[in-house]
Amino acid sequence: MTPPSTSPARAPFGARLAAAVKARGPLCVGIDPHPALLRAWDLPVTADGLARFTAVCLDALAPTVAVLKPQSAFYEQFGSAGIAVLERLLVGARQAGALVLLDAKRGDIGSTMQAYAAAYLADGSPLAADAVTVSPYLGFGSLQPAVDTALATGRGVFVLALTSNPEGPTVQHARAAGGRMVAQQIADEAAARNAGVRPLGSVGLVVGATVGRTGVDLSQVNGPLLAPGLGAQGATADDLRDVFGDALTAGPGSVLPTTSREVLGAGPSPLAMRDAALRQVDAIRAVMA
Ligand SMILES: O=c1ccn([C@@H]2O[C@H](COP(=O)(O)O)[C@@H](O)[C@H]2O)c(=O)[nH]1
Repeated sequence: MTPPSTSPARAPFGARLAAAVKARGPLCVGIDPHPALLRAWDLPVTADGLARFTAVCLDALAPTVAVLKPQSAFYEQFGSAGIAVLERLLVGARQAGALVLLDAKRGDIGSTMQAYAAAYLADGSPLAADAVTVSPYLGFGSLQPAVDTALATGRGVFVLALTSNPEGPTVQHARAAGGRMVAQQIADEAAARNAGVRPLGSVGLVVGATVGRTGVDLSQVNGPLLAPGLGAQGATADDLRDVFGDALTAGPGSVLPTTSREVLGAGPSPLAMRDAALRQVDAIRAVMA
């Protein structure tokens, strides 16, 4: 079998994200087809229901928002039929001009990471997205194959740093050898890979909108900071000020707030979903001004 190629067919992800946010606003909408949402939309909890849910999300959001973030788990739970729906989402979003960040949180030893990179970040792969979330729990260096493939193909990675869940600090606030917080080490590793890149590097971090003031210095990252936690997890646009400070005004794409249920819960009316997304964009723009 010929492995997917890694030719640099597009501009770097950081530049494409900055342009998308400038054109469409600073919001990523997560597509998380929870079974409860399928039921609320009067859809069956089957691969067919998943396909219909995804089609409505695409229709409502892909022409409007900068980035869509499908949560891989909700597609994987339907097996190959669910993965086929995810593949179609990737094609549909691209056609409508939205970037796709696949939330798969992959992380493994380097040799296996190479295969994940081929799956999610290489040209020609049916599951290739514009960027993918990755976990640094096996050491930041284990992610290098994903970073290399992303940079070679104009794609990006978002590395978990300060996650939005309440359990995150037990690991992420721990002090590593030398006294730096684990999350600070991750931020510094991302900064090293983004150094000097304009307008924005392609190695992003996940920093929850819920985390408050952690003392982690994000000022040198020079890559996009994905901020989950708005809406269902309790954070509001105002919370972004405490978490990100000056990074909020560092330029388009520097902070990318994301929300899923807050927008999806307005469905199944495409108009209502679009309005919910635009309300979020307005609220976020107000704190970034
Ligand atoms: O730290 C993290 C990293 C990822 N997520 C994911 O984002 C969405 C959040 O959904 P909401 O409905 O807006 O709560 C979900 O897919 C998570 O897996 C996160 O929440 N926190």
